[in-house]
Amino acid sequence: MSSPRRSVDGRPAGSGAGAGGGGSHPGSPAHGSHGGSGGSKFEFQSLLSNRSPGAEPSSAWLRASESPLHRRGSFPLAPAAAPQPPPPPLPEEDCMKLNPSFLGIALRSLLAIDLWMSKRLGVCAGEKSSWGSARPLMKLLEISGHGVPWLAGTAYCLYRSDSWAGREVLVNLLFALLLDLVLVALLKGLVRRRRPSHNQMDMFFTFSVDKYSFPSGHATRAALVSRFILHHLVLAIPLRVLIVLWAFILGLSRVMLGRHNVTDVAFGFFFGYIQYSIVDYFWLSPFNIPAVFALWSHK
Ligand SMILES: CC(C)=CCC/C(C)=C/COP(=O)(O)O
Repeated sequence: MSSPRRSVDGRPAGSGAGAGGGGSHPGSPAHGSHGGSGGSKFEFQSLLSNRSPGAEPSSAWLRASESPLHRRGSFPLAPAAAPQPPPPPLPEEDCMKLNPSFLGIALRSLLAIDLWMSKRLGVCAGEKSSWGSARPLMKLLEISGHGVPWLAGTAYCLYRSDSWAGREVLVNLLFALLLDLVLVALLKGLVRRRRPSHNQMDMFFTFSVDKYSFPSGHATRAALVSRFILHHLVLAIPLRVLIVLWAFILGLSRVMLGRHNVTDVAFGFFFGYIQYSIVDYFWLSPFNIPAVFALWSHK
């Protein structure tokens, strides 16, 4: 997905002297290329330039470290070599970089579980998948949470609305849907997480950022719209339950279709939920944006 990180000396970060690579430890020449320890870096380069052609850098270092120059006092026939002072201890934050942190391990494990679960749950990813016959139903669900029907439906209802209260709610729903489109596109463009490899990109009406999967736009919309409806429409309990179920099944269907990993959908739900709070905070009304509502005053 991303190009390998490189250490200061231009080699991949995981190899040899790079961060987290085997054998590197504070105070070693390899470690010296981090953290501005100029003396250590010089030592590393001189070791490389002294080694015989074809020799491994690590073996060069081992031999050099066992050389008389490094075993001070053990080789009396080398008086010209002045004793080297030990390299100064590295700052603690540099040492931390080389040790895989608990957070790093936890994140990598979460991602591994995420990929494994998403692959296993992607049972409708293709016609020949184990639940391939349910794919048309999943695609119907996909359309129920797509941006186009929601935007078009809201705009149409707004156009037909004949009450001020209704218009106020619909203007805000339209604002919420547009805000969601923009924020999701920004996040997708920023994170650039590829969709799962088993996904077939046969989705109806997409933007270019929709080749990325984090976060799921359907999940953000499902959470946003259902929270919006539950707050602003007076509905019987069974209908309220149905709306929550729709949002949940829509999210699940994204993973089953192979469109998303589980974390894309989980974060999508969270992000959609937060988006509603933003919309509620900036609630548009004839009092704070009279210009928008004046559009209907001629009716
Ligand atoms: C064209 C419009 C108005 C919206 C695009 C809707 C869309 C295709 C979102 C992608 O959703 P996922 O991120 O869940 O796949």
